[in-house]
Amino acid sequence: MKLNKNQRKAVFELIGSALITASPGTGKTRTLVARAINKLETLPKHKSIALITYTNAGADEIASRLITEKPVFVGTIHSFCLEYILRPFSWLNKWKRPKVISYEQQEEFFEVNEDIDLEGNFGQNKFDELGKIGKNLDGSLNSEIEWNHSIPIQEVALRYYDYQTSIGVMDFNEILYRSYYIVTNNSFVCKSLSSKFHEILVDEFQDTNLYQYKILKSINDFGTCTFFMVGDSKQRIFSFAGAIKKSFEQAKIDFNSEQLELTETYRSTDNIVNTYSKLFEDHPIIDNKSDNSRLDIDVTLIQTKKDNHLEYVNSIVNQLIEKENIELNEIAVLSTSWFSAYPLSQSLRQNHRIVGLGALPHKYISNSTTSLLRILAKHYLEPSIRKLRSIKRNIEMHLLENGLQLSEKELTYKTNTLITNFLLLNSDNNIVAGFCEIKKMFHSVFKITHATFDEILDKISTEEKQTWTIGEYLETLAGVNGINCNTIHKVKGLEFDAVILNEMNENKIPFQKFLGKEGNDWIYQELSEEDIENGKNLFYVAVSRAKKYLIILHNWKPSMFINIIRN
Ligand SMILES: Nc1ncnc2c1ncn2[C@@H]1O[C@H](COP(=O)(O)OP(=O)(O)OP(=O)(O)O)[C@@H](O)[C@H]1O
Repeated sequence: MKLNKNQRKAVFELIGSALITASPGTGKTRTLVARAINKLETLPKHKSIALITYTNAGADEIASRLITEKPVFVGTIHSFCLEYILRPFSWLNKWKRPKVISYEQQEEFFEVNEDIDLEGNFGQNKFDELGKIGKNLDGSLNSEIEWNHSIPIQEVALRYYDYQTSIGVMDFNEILYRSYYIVTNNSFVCKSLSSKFHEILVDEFQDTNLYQYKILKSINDFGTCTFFMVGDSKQRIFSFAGAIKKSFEQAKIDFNSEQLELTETYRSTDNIVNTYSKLFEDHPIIDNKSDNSRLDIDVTLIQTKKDNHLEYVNSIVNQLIEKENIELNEIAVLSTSWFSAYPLSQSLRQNHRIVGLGALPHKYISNSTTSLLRILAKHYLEPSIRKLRSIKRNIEMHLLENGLQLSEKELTYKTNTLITNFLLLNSDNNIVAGFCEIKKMFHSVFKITHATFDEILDKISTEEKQTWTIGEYLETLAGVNGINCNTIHKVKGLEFDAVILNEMNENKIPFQKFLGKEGNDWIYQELSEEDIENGKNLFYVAVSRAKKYLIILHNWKPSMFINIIRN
């Protein structure tokens, strides 16, 4: 793997804990993977390393780059906590074996609580909204979260926790809270983790939340394990999910870590780099080493009208494909929220293959079953040894979430059976027939019924896309060969030849809560400095995904950030 001077220094020369801070496209993830490979090559006996990513997709991407027989954990902080803290140590508090709330159980929560009309209030975003329910360090419910609904978060949270207790499951917040509780009350747990891991590497460190931070710090305080944390504080976009401010400043002291800045970027044209640099007065000067740097393509700012907006985006997409020869999977159309992204994805999918939000007949089913299905789909379309590790990791997560326990031998057997059967699917089969086959396959391997498949089948048979073949469905699910129409949050860490930013309007970025109408005036909540900072970070992430073409659209008054980059 090619590395520049500072990347090499980060990989080979920093001995203790390290913080790698850098702007977009400077190779943070590449450096993290190189460091992991290097650590694995020189791994002391009986030690392991852990690579903590922000999303399951990030974990799959990294796991597929690490081909090794050595002991390594790659996954989100939630999987890490389940595997190394909750599963082995829940007994300390007489807690039952951890079981994660499933999609079906969350759906059921909405059904049994229909009196507070969660669906009506939250629309398709309801699962994200539930994810905002968190706890303070003392275990009390956190009601300070940005919550744009008429029902108080406290009320929904209490019902949600009661519901979880009644069926003996926990959500992602509770996984972190309970893990925090265990590590802070039992120093021997921290000692055992610290001696197990030679190094813990953390990607996207800017979005670390308080519990995650405290868990890692507790491990750090009790042993010799080192930490390698990479991120960019300007790309902190999950503050609504508890990402803490100043995590880098704090970690420098708490983890006694050396800080190194990567200054060479490899992604975008000079025009794009200059555009995102303008957003921050204190933006570091970066040395653009990208092959695209000298491409003379202007960043485009366009105002469309509400009634021709969808048509306009379609015409830009057609132009990029037909005139500029950009491949479908090198195009991203990004919005600030699901509400903006969804109508656009429905419009674009009339003419093109779309991946990402809203592309599938079932719009929003996200759990370990669909994650496993997604990685199997990727392997089906492009089988490779590199994906086997990810598939195994997903199966482990799947078993963990479903409260099943298997020996290593059984796990290997089940992994092989599932993969072999999956590769035999006939891609020309109709989607419903294909799905029934997959459902049967999962049942025979795991011996449990997956309600997710019934849910998906139900959605498929009522939606217009029932004419798809299973092959087309798997391509869309795997996110290949399609335009990525998504929210900005979902494409964190990715890059595309062409990026179209949709509805970069005042009120949308930074987001301003709508309070109501007074006469002809629409009244919005005033913006705090924090709202502006969050919006700016989101805009920065969006703009910096583009390699060659950047088209920024607004169909109302422009966002304040458009005015900044225009000047
Ligand atoms: N030393 C290098 N030589 C050539 N290309 C590089 C080098 N380092 C990184 N790249 C390329 O630069 C691009 C960005 O790398 P990567 O995704 O690791 O950056 P990042 O800093 O994690 O980005 P972001 O902040 O957006 O998450 C990738 O296409 C990667 O292959």
